[in-house]
Amino acid sequence: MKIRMNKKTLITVMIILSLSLLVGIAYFQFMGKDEPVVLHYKAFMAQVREGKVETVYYVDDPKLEGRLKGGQEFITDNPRTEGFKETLLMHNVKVEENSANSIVTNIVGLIGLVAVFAGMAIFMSKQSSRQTSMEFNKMSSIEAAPQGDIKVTFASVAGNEEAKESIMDLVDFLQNPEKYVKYGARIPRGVILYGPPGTGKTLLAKALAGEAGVPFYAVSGSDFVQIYAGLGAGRIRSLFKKAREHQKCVIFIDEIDALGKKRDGMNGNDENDRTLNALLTEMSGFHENEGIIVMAATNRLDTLDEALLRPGRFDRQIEVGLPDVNARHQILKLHSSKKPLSPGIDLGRLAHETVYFSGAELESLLNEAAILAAKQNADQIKHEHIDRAYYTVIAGEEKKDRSAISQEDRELIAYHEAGHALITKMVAPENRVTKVTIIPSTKGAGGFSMNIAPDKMCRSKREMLNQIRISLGGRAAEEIILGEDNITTGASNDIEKATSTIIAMMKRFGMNQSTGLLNYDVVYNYSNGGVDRVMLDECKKTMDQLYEETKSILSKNIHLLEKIAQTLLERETINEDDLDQIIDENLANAM
Ligand SMILES: Nc1ncnc2c1ncn2[C@@H]1O[C@H](COP(=O)(O)OP(=O)(O)OP(=O)(O)O)[C@@H](O)[C@H]1O
Ligand SMILES: [Zn+2]
Repeated sequence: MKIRMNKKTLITVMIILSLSLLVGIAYFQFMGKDEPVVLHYKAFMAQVREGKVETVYYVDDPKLEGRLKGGQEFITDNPRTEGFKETLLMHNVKVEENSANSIVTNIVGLIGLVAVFAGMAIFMSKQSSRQTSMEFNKMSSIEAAPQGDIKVTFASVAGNEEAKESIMDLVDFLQNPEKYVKYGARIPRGVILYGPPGTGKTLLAKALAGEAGVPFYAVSGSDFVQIYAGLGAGRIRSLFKKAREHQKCVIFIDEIDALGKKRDGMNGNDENDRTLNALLTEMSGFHENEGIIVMAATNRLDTLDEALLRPGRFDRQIEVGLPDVNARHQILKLHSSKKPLSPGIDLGRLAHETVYFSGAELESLLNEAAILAAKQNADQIKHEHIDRAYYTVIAGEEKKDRSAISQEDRELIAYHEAGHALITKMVAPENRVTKVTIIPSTKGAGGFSMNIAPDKMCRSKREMLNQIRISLGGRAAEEIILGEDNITTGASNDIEKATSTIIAMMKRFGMNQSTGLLNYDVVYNYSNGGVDRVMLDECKKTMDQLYEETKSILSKNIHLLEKIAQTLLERETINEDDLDQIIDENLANAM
């Protein structure tokens, strides 16, 4: 029998055949293997250590892809640390640098898909083609739908008092922008929350929307990092367009560093720049009284492009630090309120035992404990569950030095910070010491003592000398308590600050008799050096003298130094009132 086909049917059959082929290829590209699983970085590192990771496609993107030994593909966060590749290699992981797999095959797959879609659009009837194009649109603009009705309020955030206070102001801005406009005040547009992971930055942003009763749009900087040119900028524009439809709202951009990394020319990425520029343009395009606040979060403020931090952009920066013992207690209380805890569990004590835990880790501690209790069908969450959960949380941690901070180091830091604080109170009572803490700051210092000099146009010589004494207070306390041989590197920043002050006093301000009323930058310009030695000797002499004075002040008040340090070890953070109280009580006792 002869099959008769006319031209039209032939073309149709050909098209169907080639389409099925393309669909087939696309199918194997995307579905043939399992969907990649998203591994959290901690879980990923655990797999590496256990030798379960076969290959990692090493790229300079925020996300990394790879394959486990069983063939399962995964995606994880790229730490972009220096020794990362070596760590992988040491654990017998195959590291492929060009990521031929991920990018090229994705492009091939994508072209295939686009061809399929295009073919289908031509081929198929009108209504089905409309549907495909809808799918297509969805693919290219995955932006945040507003999360209406945010239930998170400040009551859901424990600790973080300072951050909460700053954000409280913003609630009023959002609720009554007219009020501020009436006074000609510029409403803040952008706020950056910065601090270690898991300290509640997302939570605080949600609380702002929740308290103000406005919609909350959340996106992540890493969502914008992609290979399709121009899409990132487009997404930003449509995000803001949508946001503007509401009179007031909060836009939250997590991991802003993925977009707004410092541009150093070397590893500039046009696509990122375009997205970042779109963001900056949108932000400067707000009207004064538009009640839109853009909040962004980052773990590292210092890696951000300065363009982001200029006035009118993200000009408010709020630190969200690790919780101190009090805050930890509150966070534990909050997250255990709906869990059947055995009455034998003392959360106050647990707070003491969880130094350097973030809020997220505390939450996970209680959650792990609850899971263990449930597995055993125990009637309550008991000590042994918490104990075991404690090790799960700690062991799951990357080895940060934090859990390794010894009691010895804590004591050292406590005396060092107590030294700064006490000297401030003794020599410059007009300064405010708002906070003294032995919790490490995000900038890598062991602890810090916040010391704010009154705001003045000009500084006197006495004030500058006092500032140097305050800087030297940390090292002086170390030497008095531990002896000269046990002083540490912890004072390096302090010494740097003291040195630049003293040099400025001589070089620019004419505040030293021997070096006189000369500006030494000008002198050096004319004389090609030659006076260095005099300057150096004079600096050293003054510094030595100030250091001796500082030590003598601390030695005379050593009982106060002890008391402040002990209180710090106990409470980790003290504020000005606590400090004043300690000093008043002990001075009274001494009399
Ligand atoms: N101060 C806190 N009070 C109560 N819960 C907290 C606090 N900090 C963190 N948590 C808990 O940890 C979880 C994670 O916090 P969140 O996502 O806000 O941290 P983050 O700072 O945004 O972290 P990342 O930098 O990793 O994005 C919260 O959902 C909450 O359960
Ligand atoms: Zn110091």
